[in-house]
Parts: sequence; C-alpha cells; structure tokens
Amino acid sequence: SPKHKYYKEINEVIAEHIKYAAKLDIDNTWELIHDEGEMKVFKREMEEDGMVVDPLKAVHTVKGITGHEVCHYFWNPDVRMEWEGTLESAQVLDWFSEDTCVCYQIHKKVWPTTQREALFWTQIRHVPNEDEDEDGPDYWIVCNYSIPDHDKCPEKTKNIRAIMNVAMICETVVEPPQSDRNITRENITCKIQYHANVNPGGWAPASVLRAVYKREYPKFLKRFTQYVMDQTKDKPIMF
Ligand SMILES: O=S(=O)(CCO)c1ccc(-c2ccc(C3CCCC3)c([C@@H]3C[C@@H]3c3ccccn3)c2)cc1
Repeated sequence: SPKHKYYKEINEVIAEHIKYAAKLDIDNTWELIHDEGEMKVFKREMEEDGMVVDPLKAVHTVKGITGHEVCHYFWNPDVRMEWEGTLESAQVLDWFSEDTCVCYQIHKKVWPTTQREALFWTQIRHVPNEDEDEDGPDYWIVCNYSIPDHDKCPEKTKNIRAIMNVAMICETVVEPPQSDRNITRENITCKIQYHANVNPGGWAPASVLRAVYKREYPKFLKRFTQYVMDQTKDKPIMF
C-alpha cells in the first residue's frame, strides 16, 4: 500500500525499541518494584511538568508459548478487551496495513484521577536475526505509540488523553534444539521484555500514580501472559 502518513515514524520507533532491547542493560538506575517468579518489573522515577512519567521495564520468561504468540495476542485488537482488565472500551479507527492499525481506547477511571483515554497506532513485526549472524536475536515486537489526532476519533470527551510509547519485545528459545518438525510446547520458552512510557497527559497525584503503576503493571503482565497460555495450549505452535 502507498506509504501512509506514519510510515517513517513507525520504522524509527520500532528500530529504537529493537536497539534498546538488544542492550537490555538493567543498571542501577532501574528500581525493582516487583519480583515474582520469572517476572521482574522495574521503574525509573521521572517527572515532566510536575507529572509522573516513570518509564517502566519488565522482563519475564514464560514456558510453553512463543514470541510470535505473545505478540499476536498483545497486538490483536479483536481480543484486547478479553485480557486488558483496565479498559472500559477499545476500538479500531483505521488500518494502515494488515499489521498496523489505529486504536482508540478508554481506560477505566482510577480514583481519584480523571479518566484517561488513548489514541495510538499499533504494529506487529517480526525482526529476524541478521542473515550473516544466524545466532543473532530473532524478535517479535508489538509497539503501541500515541498519535495526536485522527479524523474518526471522538472529539471533546471528558477524558484526559494519555500519551504512550509501549513495546512488547519477545524472543523464543527452543531447548533442546530440534528441527521445526517435532518441537512441542515443552521445548519452547518465551523471553519477554515489556517497555512502557506512559505520560498521564494531565496532573495526577504522584503518590497515587506510583501506587497505581506498582499495582497495575505486574497484574496486567500476569493476566496477559496467563491469557496467552490459555489461548494457545491446545493449538498448533505459532513460530
Ligand atoms: O501495554 S498497553 O499498550 C496495552 C494496551 O492497553 C498499555 C498499558 C497501560 C496503559 C496505561 C494508560 C494509562 C494509565 C494511567 C495514567 C493515569 C491513570 C491511568 C496507566 C497506568 C499505569 C497504570 C496501568 C498499568 C497497566 C494497566 C493499566 N493501567 C497505564 C496504556 C497502554
């Protein structure tokens, strides 16, 4: 399809997330806020114009599912309301291509903050390892990135527009290495990195927001990965 308005931005944002994922340097600037089994959730405390914009990074390892499956269910707008417990509504406003669409969603109100909504493009992409380096990382990635407006977006709602740059970046490990033919779910593990930069778009008490982040992100990641395990357990593996 002819290059759409966001074609260049999408490539730049995805490339940035891939570059960042390859480094995975969780240095001491990241504060561990949740550590449960294989899931570790970190934050950095940052404020912009007095608003909490804490970047969040989570790493998780889940057996029995692939990076393609995790990204497929995270990206697929048709199932968003099945696993995202904090949404009041979610809809697709536009399709740029078969792997890229514009979503508009309203988050459930988080007392005492004003209700939030989000308008963003979402793309799923397979980033194979570099040809010459067959041991290089092979990623599946989904990126959700806010856009300022869209002609089909509801106007003048009472909600505050949150601004986000979120990525779900996955690698699949097959152990022991086997030919594609007879790999079972016992042989696969998905290594997940989740990066979320959410600007609440308007003032909210820092203490409230930080408590919400600390509670909601681990809950969301647990619920989402469990959803993928449930959806895939009796289905052929998506590599
Ligand atoms: O991974 S996604 O792309 C999945 C698509 O939905 C995504 C996840 C979360 C958000 C998000 C948007 C707004 C807010 C706040 C800002 C002030 C009041 C609500 C929060 C706070 C952090 C807490 C939160 C964390 C996880 C899930 C829901 N709530 C999170 C946006 C996108």
